[in-house]
Amino acid sequence: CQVMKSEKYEFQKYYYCACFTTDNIFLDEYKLHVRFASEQQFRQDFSPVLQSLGCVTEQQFQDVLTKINQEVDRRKCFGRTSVERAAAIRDIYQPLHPHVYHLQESFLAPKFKHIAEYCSGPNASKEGLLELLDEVPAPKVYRFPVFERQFCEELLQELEHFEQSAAPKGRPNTMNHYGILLNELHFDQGFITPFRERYLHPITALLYPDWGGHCLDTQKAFVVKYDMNEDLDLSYHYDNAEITLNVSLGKDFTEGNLYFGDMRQVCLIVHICYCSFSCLMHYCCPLQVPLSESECTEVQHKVTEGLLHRGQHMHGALPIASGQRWNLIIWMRASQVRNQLCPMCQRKPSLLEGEGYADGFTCQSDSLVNASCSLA
Ligand SMILES: O=C(O)CCC(=O)C(=O)O
Ligand SMILES: [Fe+2]
Repeated sequence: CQVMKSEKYEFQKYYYCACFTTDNIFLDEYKLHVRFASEQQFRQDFSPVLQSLGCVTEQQFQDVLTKINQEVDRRKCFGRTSVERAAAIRDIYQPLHPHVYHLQESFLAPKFKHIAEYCSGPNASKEGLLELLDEVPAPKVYRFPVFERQFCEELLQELEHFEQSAAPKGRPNTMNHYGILLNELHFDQGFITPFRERYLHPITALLYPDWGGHCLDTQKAFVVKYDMNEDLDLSYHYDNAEITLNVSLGKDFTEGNLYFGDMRQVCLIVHICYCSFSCLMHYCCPLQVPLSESECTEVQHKVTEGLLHRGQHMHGALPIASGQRWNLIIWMRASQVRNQLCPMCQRKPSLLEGEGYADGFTCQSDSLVNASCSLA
């Protein structure tokens, strides 16, 4: 192949799945994820469950529709507004600690470097790796030290400085109102991408070969923040990721552990379309069937440590009881896996062009064009 890896990334295009504007819309007040393709479909699928959660009057239902419309509009403009925010941040924001944007070995816990080195070595095996990791009560969830404490403190100082600045902020998702999208703050190129490629990929390749851990190629990285006067917890959910790394960065807080349930299961509800007398087409609508939170396993999470888990492993964060809790979340994506089945809608993805890594889908015909360009 004539193309160097770093050059290839420059012209690799990444995509969203069209379900980004219809699926997994989180209704805060009912703690419910919904799908909204049309009002008719939405009423049919979600009226009963919304009623059981206390949405009983037509006015309450209309308020829900207004919130959904706002969220859909936000998502439709997300690509453009995200690029605008990233450009404004580059123009107006002066970092407090410019060095934290460039990954250095000194940021990393010695044990983490040892684990990554072991996994990159010629004799690495899953069994050997498991002996180096802490045991966690939930299946296929792994814990290990990641950063040095001083780095966590400096990163948080940088993020607080950014939070207090006039620069625009993109929030990671509708469930967390105070997080920060790290790609907009230009953390990907110098930090998160090399961190994934050099350190995380050798580990995930051994631990999750069946879940794309051996072919991760992009990520979405962000921080989430919990405070007594802001968000306290995070509802039960799955991630838009093949594999997720969640690192506790601080500060001082009590409670706020993670909990894990089952792998996500999808129940296909069959509907019949009545658009005309002759149509009667069947179509399926996937709804998630979560294990109840009480059946979940709580997992302790200490500052500087990371938890690695499958994106489709359902989880949430318990409320903090005091202090402030910040976590670095890296949703790692494997285009080879998600191109087959979108992890959010569980359908063959319907591609929408995006900016940067978008949601990590790729298009096969692009690869053919790239290959012929590189040979020309
Ligand atoms: O707060 C946490 O530790 C969990 C965050 C999380 O699961 C997410 O953002 O996807
Ligand atoms: Fe998550």
